[in-house]
Amino acid sequence: MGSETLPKLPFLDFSKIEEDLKVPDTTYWFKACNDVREAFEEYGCFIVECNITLSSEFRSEVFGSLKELFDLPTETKMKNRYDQKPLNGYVGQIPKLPLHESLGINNATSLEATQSFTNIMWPHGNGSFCKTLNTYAKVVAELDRMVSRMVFESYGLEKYHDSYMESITYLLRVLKNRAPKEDESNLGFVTHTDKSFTTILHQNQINGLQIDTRDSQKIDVELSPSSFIVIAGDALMAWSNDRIHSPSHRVIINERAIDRYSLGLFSFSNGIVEVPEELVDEQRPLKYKPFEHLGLLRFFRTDEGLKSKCPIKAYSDSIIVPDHLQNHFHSGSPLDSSGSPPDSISTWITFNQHPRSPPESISILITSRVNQCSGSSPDSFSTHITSGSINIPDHLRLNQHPGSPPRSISIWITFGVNRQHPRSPLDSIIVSNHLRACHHAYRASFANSIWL
Ligand SMILES: O=C(O)CCC(=O)C(=O)O
Ligand SMILES: [Fe+2]
Repeated sequence: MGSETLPKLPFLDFSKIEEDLKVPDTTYWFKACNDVREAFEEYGCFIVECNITLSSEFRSEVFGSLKELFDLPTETKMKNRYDQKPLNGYVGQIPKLPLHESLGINNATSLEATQSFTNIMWPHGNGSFCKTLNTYAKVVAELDRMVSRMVFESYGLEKYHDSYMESITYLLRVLKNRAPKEDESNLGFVTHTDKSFTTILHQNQINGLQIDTRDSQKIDVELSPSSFIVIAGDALMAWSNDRIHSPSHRVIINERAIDRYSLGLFSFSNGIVEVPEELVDEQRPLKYKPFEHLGLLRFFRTDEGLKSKCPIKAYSDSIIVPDHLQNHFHSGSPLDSSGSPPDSISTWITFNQHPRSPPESISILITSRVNQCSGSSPDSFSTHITSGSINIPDHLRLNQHPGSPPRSISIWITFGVNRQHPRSPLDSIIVSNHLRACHHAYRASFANSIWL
């Protein structure tokens, strides 16, 4: 019987690059850009060795801090929550996943944010934990900045990299998989794809991560103490218009004596993710409508999101723009009698109030693919987004009218048309209820009313 050899994950060595980071125009840099792109397109990940200073003393401090954190009482760890950002806080005590626990430090590259996480865990303070984790996040974020720059450059899209970086916030998730007991299952973390742009993982000496190849073979990841694995998330796959693969992965713990600790630095955009026009052509038509990155997390928590095989596709496909609005843009703006396009467009949005949590306010975000218009620059992007928050009047809120409660609310919204780009297609109107991020899917589907 011929035994087929398993494919190996790409291994990239960036140690020669670091000194050149500020002037990344060496031959070595170009080769590395190409290697990163090839690895992301073929495997959706790669192992990287680099010079970033994770001395063995610093690694011991990091993993010592993690042990200290996970040794806290469960009630304390459960205080780790970010109500407006689903999937960012404590995960654990799941009967089907008894080995797993994790916590998240949102915006971990900021000292203040790491400090406020630390203060929740240790009300009397824990300066060394805060400093160690914040330093770790900043160091690894530098690696992420370099990787994302390589991706943008390899597609010839470096002009968009600065604005991309401005939109990024890092979530540092710290994970523990305790060693399984004799009779326990060894599943550490279920199969999933990441919802981030990129994820950079590091671990103590215990392996366990398994990555699926495009043809569903499983590769066991072995990391040396100084290496990381960089994984492409769903948002990067969407941004690349499906060139880059976002691989499924899971954690299986075979080590029965030592607990496994790992850290994942996840990059998330604070705004809208959209495919650059340069990555769309006749052979590869647009596969994803622009979407709100945070909205993807909220969608993922809905029944529809949980059931769907590819949540990112389902989420992007569910963004519907009403035809009568679309026409204003696609076929060229209708001109008024003076020959200039209209300054504003209005429409009704109708939504149902969730019976248990009627919203106090909703926010509305209107996006238009300005990057697809000739002459537009990435900087002009934000000027084409109209957003606003609307308070729901008390007398219309569901629980204010126990007698005959209005179940749905309609709002007449008016938004401006940018005169410089009157023909840019309108992509989406995203209606969301940021205060109650966990309840429902919030895309505005104008064919039906939506639930908030
Ligand atoms: O612990 C690991 O190595 C992987 C964790 C992971 O995949 C995740 O948190 O998304
Ligand atoms: Fe993951």
